[in-house]
Amino acid sequence: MAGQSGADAPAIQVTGLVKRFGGRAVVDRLDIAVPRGRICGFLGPNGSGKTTTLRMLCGLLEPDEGSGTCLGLDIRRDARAIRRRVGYMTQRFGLYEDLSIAENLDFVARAWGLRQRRRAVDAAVERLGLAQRRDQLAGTLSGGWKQRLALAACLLHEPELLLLDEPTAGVDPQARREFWQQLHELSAQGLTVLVSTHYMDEAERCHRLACIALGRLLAEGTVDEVIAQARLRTWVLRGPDAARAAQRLQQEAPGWMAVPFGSTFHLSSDDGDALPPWLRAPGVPWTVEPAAPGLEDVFIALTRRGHGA
Ligand SMILES: Nc1ncnc2c1ncn2[C@@H]1O[C@H](COP(=O)(O)OP(=O)(O)OP(=O)(O)O)[C@@H](O)[C@H]1O
Repeated sequence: MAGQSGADAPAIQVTGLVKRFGGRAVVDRLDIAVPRGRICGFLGPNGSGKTTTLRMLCGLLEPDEGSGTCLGLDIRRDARAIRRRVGYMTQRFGLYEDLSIAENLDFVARAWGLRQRRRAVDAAVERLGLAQRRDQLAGTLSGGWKQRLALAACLLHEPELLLLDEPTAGVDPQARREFWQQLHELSAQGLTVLVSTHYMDEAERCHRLACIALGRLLAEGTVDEVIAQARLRTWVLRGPDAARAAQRLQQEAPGWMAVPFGSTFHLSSDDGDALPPWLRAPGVPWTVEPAAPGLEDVFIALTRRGHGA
């Protein structure tokens, strides 16, 4: 692409990506661009095509249609070269529970055919703060340390791009926070990260987001841009009878979403509908006040729109 070669070129730039399974397009004309050195969050409900997309981007799955580049290499022609420059962390990463951290890393280094294995393992152990546990069996590590080991394994061959598929699923909040700190340090060192997640707090830590449903791109940009693009108007419903009011609203006006947040509900409508008058009638045992929509409100609304609800 003119003016976008070398270091200026996006780490990922693909257009019109399609993958069909059994005649059904699970990735459907998807465009994705991720600038170098940034962390891009990949959001979408279960089964929306995130894993399939990640696998096409790192050369493990051939797209049925579409074209583009990953690290400046053609995703169709150069799949093999791409695989060597990308670190891919699958949802169920394979660790050998009866091997120590260092032994697991050594095993991966062998699989990559790295020449200076010992040095690569030491560097990965150091980089991820695993030194004190290097001889601990992987099977005895907590979920957070296992994720860290998996990340270290992804980094052994010094990739320029990390594709992470729900790396923190089932990990406690403290370990997730540390994991994200680590990702930001890696991005500050120049690594590009595309990471799928279902956690909104993690999405908010990303430089950019791409939201998909049914394999199609629904929104992309910074968190603020994605929220603004959705043009969602949100109200907070609270009070002792809030649950009853939320239920009635959804029965009478299905265009409205009423999403529980603790003891309150966030109400929003896709169509910019006015609130039904009964919700704000004098004397009702609840209150309704305007609020700024959060990423979670927007994500739920986008997903509904994506599914044609
Ligand atoms: N090899 C395959 N053969 C047939 N169908 C598949 C295959 N791989 C994925 N699918 C289907 O494609 C759709 C998208 O799956 P994918 O795993 O890409 O979604 P996802 O967004 O990563 O979901 P999750 O958040 O649950 O991990 C799903 O309906 C899935 O069942």
